[in-house]
Amino acid sequence: MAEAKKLGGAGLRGQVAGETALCTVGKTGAGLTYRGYDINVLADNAQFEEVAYLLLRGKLPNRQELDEYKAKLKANRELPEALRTVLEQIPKNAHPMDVMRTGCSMLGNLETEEDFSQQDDKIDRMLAVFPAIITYWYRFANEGVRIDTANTECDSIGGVFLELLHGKKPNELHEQVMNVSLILYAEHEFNASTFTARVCASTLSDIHSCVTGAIGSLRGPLHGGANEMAMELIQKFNSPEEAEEGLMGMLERKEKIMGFGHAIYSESDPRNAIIKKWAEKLSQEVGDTVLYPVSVRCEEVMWREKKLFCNADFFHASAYHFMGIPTQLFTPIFVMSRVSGWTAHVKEQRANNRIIRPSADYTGPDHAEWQPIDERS
Ligand SMILES: CC(=O)SCCNC(=O)CCNC(=O)[C@H](O)C(C)(C)COP(=O)(O)OP(=O)(O)OC[C@H]1O[C@@H](n2cnc3c(N)ncnc32)[C@H](O)[C@@H]1OP(=O)(O)O
Ligand SMILES: O=C([O-])CC(=O)C(=O)O
Repeated sequence: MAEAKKLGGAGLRGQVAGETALCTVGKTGAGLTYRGYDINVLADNAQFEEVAYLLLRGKLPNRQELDEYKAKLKANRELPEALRTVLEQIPKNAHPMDVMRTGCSMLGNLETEEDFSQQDDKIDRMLAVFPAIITYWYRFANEGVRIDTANTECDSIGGVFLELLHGKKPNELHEQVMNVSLILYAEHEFNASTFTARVCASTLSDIHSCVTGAIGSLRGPLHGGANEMAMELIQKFNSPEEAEEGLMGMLERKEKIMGFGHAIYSESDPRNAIIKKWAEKLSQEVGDTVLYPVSVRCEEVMWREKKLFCNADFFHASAYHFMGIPTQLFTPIFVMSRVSGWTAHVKEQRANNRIIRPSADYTGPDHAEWQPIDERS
């Protein structure tokens, strides 16, 4: 069994910043659980909506509860007209994560959380409408079409996303991979974006502010943005041999390789084996002979040279690509999923709140002498 990583140093690493009953990460160096359920069990058996319910309501739904929950999400998928108008103003070359941030923030203006008794309804609305926000903007900006986000053949959040994006119902394999992907990304303890949401919640702010802030934190390449960067990397190589040579050069130049390493896990990210298996299936489906073998070689080289392993993001890149998803939409999919974890943490923070306000070690001058403006150099 892998040992838990020894944590310390900058970035608050290893410091306990609060309590949670939602998730354990890397307890044995590699494991991941949501409310006690192993990620492998959830990825093999659950629907994403079931996992969201588990995180947000504290227990797995029975059949009737799940049916009702999915019906509620379906009924919440229509975009308000004012939000559609805003999305239509956002330029085609905007980053889709900025679209998500604006979309979430605008929703907060139109459907403001007036008090915390409304939190579950506001959260379910965001879960339901995020795939609609990103695909509405994307299709309008790129194709000039105004899509109907309320009526789809699919009833799963992952399937709806693909259906709205491509204008047709996805095949079973694609809907299943999206389902697994959303489960894998749903929750991860006190990662940077979730911590952002909790800090915001601790001021007793509204739910849309918490999620808007979290989207901003997730956007960065050291966090959710890594899946896009991983795609850019693997697309540069035409063969595993080229990938090996390219990576060796990058390592020599001490460049960061996105999609590798983790702040908490020491030997592996348990989400990687799961998404890697699905990426391989998809590569067979599309007859790929380059991207998947290139990705596998990158994994081998990074482990051999640096003992760095793929995190959740690396094989997500090829998996999403094989399903025809444009690279810039990769991180918004992460948002569509992680909104469940973020908001479960907001609820947890609100239920037992004290404002999060750490201290800093001061490194500036002891005393500074005031100089009138005209005497300054
Ligand atoms: C879903 C997610 O958000 S998962 C994370 C996604 N992010 C990425 O994939 C970005 C690439 N990875 C990284 O930048 C880092 O591994 C992080 C941000 C994930 C974790 O950062 P840290 O906790 O600081 O990493 P850690 O302490 O394990 O780093 C140890 C050493 O390995 C190096 N290292 C870590 N990851 C990488 C990498 N991907 N490529 C090259 N070197 C790396 C670090 O630079 C550090 O070297 P140093 O001691 O000489 O400075
Ligand atoms: O936990 C982290 O630091 C980053 C991560 O993997 C996630 O948020 O899924």
